[in-house]
Order: sequence, then structure tokens, then C-alpha cells
Amino acid sequence: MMYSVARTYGDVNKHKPQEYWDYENHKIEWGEIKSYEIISKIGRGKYSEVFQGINILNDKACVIKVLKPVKMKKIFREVKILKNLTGGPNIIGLLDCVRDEQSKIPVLIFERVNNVDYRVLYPKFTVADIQYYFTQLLVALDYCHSMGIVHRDVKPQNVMIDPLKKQLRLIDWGLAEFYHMGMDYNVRVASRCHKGPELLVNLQQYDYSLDLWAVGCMLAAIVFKKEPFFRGDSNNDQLVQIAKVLGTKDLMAYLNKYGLKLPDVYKNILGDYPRRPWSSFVSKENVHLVSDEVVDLIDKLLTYDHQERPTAKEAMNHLFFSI
Ligand SMILES: Nc1ncnc2c1ncn2[C@@H]1O[C@H](COP(=O)(O)OP(=O)(O)OP(=O)(O)O)[C@@H](O)[C@H]1O
Repeated sequence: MMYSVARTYGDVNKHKPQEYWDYENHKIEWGEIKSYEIISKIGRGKYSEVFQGINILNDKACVIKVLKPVKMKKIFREVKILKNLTGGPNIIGLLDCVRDEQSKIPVLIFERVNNVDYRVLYPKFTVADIQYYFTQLLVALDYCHSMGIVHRDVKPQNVMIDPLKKQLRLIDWGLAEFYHMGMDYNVRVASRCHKGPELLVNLQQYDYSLDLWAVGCMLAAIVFKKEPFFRGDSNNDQLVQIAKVLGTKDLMAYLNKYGLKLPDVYKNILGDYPRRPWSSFVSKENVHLVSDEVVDLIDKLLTYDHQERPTAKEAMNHLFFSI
């Protein structure tokens, strides 16, 4: 049964050839691993180890992402999505796919961003920086959504920013998925603090608007200097933390609208919370970043009902970006 459809870009994959979205049958052309050398380790994720590297054929810096053994299906999906999106605005560029000769483990080669850790960078942001970088993030999201792809893991750790070049790149397409209307998706995606309410109430026909919730979380965290903005200590507590801000009444209205019932686990942990006014988050530490316009944008992005959130395009055109 189809009970929720994306407001925009709902049918883009219908108009693309099958090979665009049929990632399971995608044949990867493997490049030469010998062309790349590891310089140092930059990070490890759940699904990979990431290194700073160099392409010895042209001396260009790159990032080497060595995947951990997961289902080949997931790897095909990440590669296909990256190939579809590479070259798009503010999307991390996939340069090559290679394999370790012995283990056959897939290794992805990316353009390198001189990223400054968000815990260092965000606290220094001015209103102009917030306007600039959120516009760049929304440009990346509008592009991937227009290409029929939901990122599903938007969070500060996946937004690389080089403040010297004023460059932003959206990375980590490992959880991204093609959008097909009426399809039921796995709700076990995104990282806890950035999970949208739809995931927490098991609404499986979610869409691009999931990414806009995460943008709202990031924007609220920066503006109110509260990182992360919603800090749950488990998936269930995550929804409780959201309800303590947005109120329990609107959550119930959201469930009703889509004919969902509150999962049993919440019966004991979810109280009857009033909606908390945004003004209660303002303090002398953050008041220089707060304006009616940014609060209005946060309010619209952090809406329970995924269908009511602004799209990336609508968010970009919000008044906040012209003050
Ligand atoms: N192109 C890049 N430029 C600079 N740093 C990068 C780049 N790609 C990845 N990194 C660094 O490596 C980390 C892990 O990369 P990525 O998120 O792609 O891996 P992952 O295994 O999917 O991670 P996670 O478990 O967070 O989902 C990033 O958070 C970032 O710090």
C-alpha cells in the first residue's frame, strides 16, 4: 500500500534507465591499486578505514577508503550512487575504485578535502558563515534528491569543510539509497542524534525529507550552541528527547495522520510534554546567532511530519538566507 510519497522528485527514477538505479547488476570496473600509496590514517568509520593518500602517477592528494567486509550489495549501491552523483555540486568526487590484490577488499579513491573538525569549526561560525555553508549543503542535497537519491546519513561528520577554500563536500554515501515511491525502506539508517521521527516510529515510506530533518538538527545545534541538538541515549530515548522539544501532542497527530500507532516501547518512557518555545534555547552565548528568520527555518525543518518539511530548494529560498 502506498501511504506516503515525496512532494518533489517523486518519480525521477521512473524516468531514468534501469541501469541508473539497478545497482545490484552494476559491474564495477576496477582500477590499478598500484597507482595509490597510503600516507597516513585519517579516520575509521563503522564501515571503513580511511587514509590520506597520493596518486603516484600524478602526485595528486587523495583519500583512500578501505571498506570493511560487508554485503557486496551495499558496496555496489555506494559505488553506483557515487558514480551517478560525482561531478555534481558539493558532492565528494569518486576518482577510482580499486581492489586489494590478495583480499579482494574494495577500496574507494576520493578527492581530498582539507577538512577542519566541526567541533573546532562550528563554534567559530558567524551568521554569514552559517548562511554560506548551509546554502552549500542544501545545494548538494537538492542535487542528489533531483537525481533520485536520499543520503540518509547527514551529520557533521559527513560534511567536509575546508574553510580556507570555502569548500564544502557531502561525503559517505554508504547508507544512501534510490527513492522509489511506495517503496518500504529500512528505518535502521542515519546516526542516532540525526534520525528523523519517521525512522523512530517505523514509518517505512520515508523520502528525501529525511535529509532535511538532519539539516534542521545541524542548524539548531550551531545556532543554539547545543551539539547535538537532540541527544538521546538510545533510539527510543531519541524520540523522547525530540518530544521534549516539539511536544507530545504533535507527535500523536503525526502518527494519526499516517495511521501508525505509537510503538509499545514508548508507553513507559514517553511523557505528555508541552511544546518548548524556541526562545527558551536562547542564551548570552548564542544570542548573536539567533534571528527570527533562522528560528523560523529551524522550526520548519524540525517538523514531525516529513511531508510538511521544506524541500532542499524551498529551504535554500528561505528568508534567512537573504538577511
Ligand atoms: N574525501 C575526504 N576528505 C577528507 N576526509 C575524509 C574524506 N572522506 C572521509 N574522510 C574522513 O574519514 C571519515 C570516515 O569516512 P566515511 O564517513 O566515508 O566512512 P564510514 O566508514 O562510512 O563512516 P561512518 O561509520 O561514520 O558512516 C570521515 O568522517 C572523515 O573524517
